[in-house]
Amino acid sequence: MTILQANQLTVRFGGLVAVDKVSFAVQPKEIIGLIGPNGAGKTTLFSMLVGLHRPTSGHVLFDGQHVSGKRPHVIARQGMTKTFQNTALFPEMSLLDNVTTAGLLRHPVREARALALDCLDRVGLRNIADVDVDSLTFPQRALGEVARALATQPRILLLDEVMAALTPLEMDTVIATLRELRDRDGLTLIVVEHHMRAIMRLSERLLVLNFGKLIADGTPAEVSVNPDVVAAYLGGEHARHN
Ligand SMILES: Nc1ncnc2c1ncn2[C@@H]1O[C@H](COP(=O)(O)OP(=O)(O)OP(=O)(O)O)[C@@H](O)[C@H]1O
Repeated sequence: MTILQANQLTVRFGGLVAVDKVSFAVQPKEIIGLIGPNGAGKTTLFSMLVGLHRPTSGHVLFDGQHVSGKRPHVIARQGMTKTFQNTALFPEMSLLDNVTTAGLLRHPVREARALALDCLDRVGLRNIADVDVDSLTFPQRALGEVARALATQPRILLLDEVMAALTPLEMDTVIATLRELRDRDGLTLIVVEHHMRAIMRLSERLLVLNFGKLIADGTPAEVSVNPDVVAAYLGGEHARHN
């Protein structure tokens, strides 16, 4: 059964169509990469899925229910959460306190704390639960961000560039953890990431946006030879060099 369905989603900011009639369906336990050049509409699409933006037109079905127009905490309680583009953990709080705050979405403090410890365990950070976020390494912050999102107990997790600051080796650790969350816990993942190596390793399917439009939907092997995708990325390179 389809867990998430986007139908003809469109977002306009004044005269700019940031997301343009985008439709796709997601099956449970898929790992999907959402890619596209800068400004293609990836973050706007994510924000719309989790209720931070209302679509100008089109709609989103989560578990067969309409969620477009619902508030983010309502959609999060239904089971879909997004991380934020720049690691946004509270720096002067411990990792455990950060993750506990997300657990408060569904639970009182004591249960939220126990849940937070479990989420930290699932990403391999339980042994540093009491460390302040200030003192964490970049990969620990990335996994802390994942743990905080897990504390809302999602069935679909949208990850917005959590690996941005990582080396290839560090990315491999995060990728292994994300795969485990899918394999062991049945989580469905949609991932925005600029590092092609990471996205190709992690994703089983890629959605490609360009100027707000969905220009490809297929396996990484299919998408990497799709002429529209190649042209979109070469166009981006061209723009950057000129
Ligand atoms: N709140 C807003 N108001 C007006 N325009 C916006 C707003 N948010 C995004 N945009 C514009 O919408 C387009 C899509 O932006 P978006 O951030 O979704 O792209 P992106 O693919 O996530 O880009 P990047 O890879 O650089 O993060 C861009 O042209 C951007 O300038």
